[in-house]
Amino acid sequence: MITVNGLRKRFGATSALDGMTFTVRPGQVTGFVGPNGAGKSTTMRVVLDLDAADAGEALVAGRPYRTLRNPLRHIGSLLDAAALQPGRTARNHLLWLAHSQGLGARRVDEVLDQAGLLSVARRRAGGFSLGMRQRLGIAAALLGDPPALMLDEPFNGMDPEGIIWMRRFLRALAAEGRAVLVSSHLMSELQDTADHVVVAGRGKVIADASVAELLATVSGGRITVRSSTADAAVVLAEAGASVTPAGDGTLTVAGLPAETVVALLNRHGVPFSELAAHRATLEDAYLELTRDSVEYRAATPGEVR
Ligand SMILES: Nc1ncnc2c1ncn2[C@@H]1O[C@H](COP(=O)(O)OP(=O)(O)OP(=O)(O)O)[C@@H](O)[C@H]1O
Repeated sequence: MITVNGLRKRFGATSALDGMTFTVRPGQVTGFVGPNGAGKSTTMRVVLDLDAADAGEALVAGRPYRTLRNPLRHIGSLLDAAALQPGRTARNHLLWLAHSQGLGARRVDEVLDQAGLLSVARRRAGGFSLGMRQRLGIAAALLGDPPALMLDEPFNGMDPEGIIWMRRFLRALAAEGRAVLVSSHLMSELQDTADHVVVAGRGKVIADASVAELLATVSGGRITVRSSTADAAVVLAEAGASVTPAGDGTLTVAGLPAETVVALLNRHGVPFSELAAHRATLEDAYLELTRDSVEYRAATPGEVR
């Protein structure tokens, strides 16, 4: 279990953390998302005692990281996949890390296998693609067989096949009972992967909920209607619904139950070819939650701000 409680951290005039508080529970993949500068990396660095917080505490298995005797056995982390000696082979990189923690070569070969790197184990890591470096970083994080894992943007630089592999791998690690924290810019990467999501904005948590809860909140009973005539929007709006054109002849309708929408359209003889409950994606949930927390946003042409 990883717990962060009331973390505050300033870098000069910048407030990087402003009361960051959440818990990463065993047996779950917890997604940690938020716009650039939300404080995700700083939080992870504080957990690993690489940065000191001005206030608050971060605990791994109930203890501050610096008090753990063999930290790799308690928490594995991947913060920067590029941080390795380019001249070392993948296996030697891991042997060096394992040695520093009193772990043997057998464990190194196990994690190389788990991360799908056995065939390139004797190649220099400097020649690895970013995706392969991510795998090597994961292998390193697993060396001590830790009950908690913390991975900063592990999907970065991965090709579609790598992303599928990573999703399955993270799910399997959680299924083994580990607490897995995974940061990402892209909520969509976490769909079908995370059980729980912590959304950060401006140094604090703005949502902390199960994926099912988040999706239910955002779906909010909306209905998608596809109709070839403009009458559908008129009829439904007159009945008190809020109607938003979603392009391609579809309307997003809120404020009326699906049965009423069907009855109204039938009564007015308005043809429709599709009517479905609107299924929000994690990306929708994320955009709605972070609308006010984005530090830098490009203006959309024609948008009035
Ligand atoms: N060493 C540092 N010196 C000065 N400012 C920093 C430092 N590290 C982080 N910051 C600032 O703290 C804020 C939080 O940064 P952080 O990297 O934790 O955010 P993040 O959510 O990980 O963002 P990203 O998704 O871009 O990686 C940002 O405004 C950043 O510029």
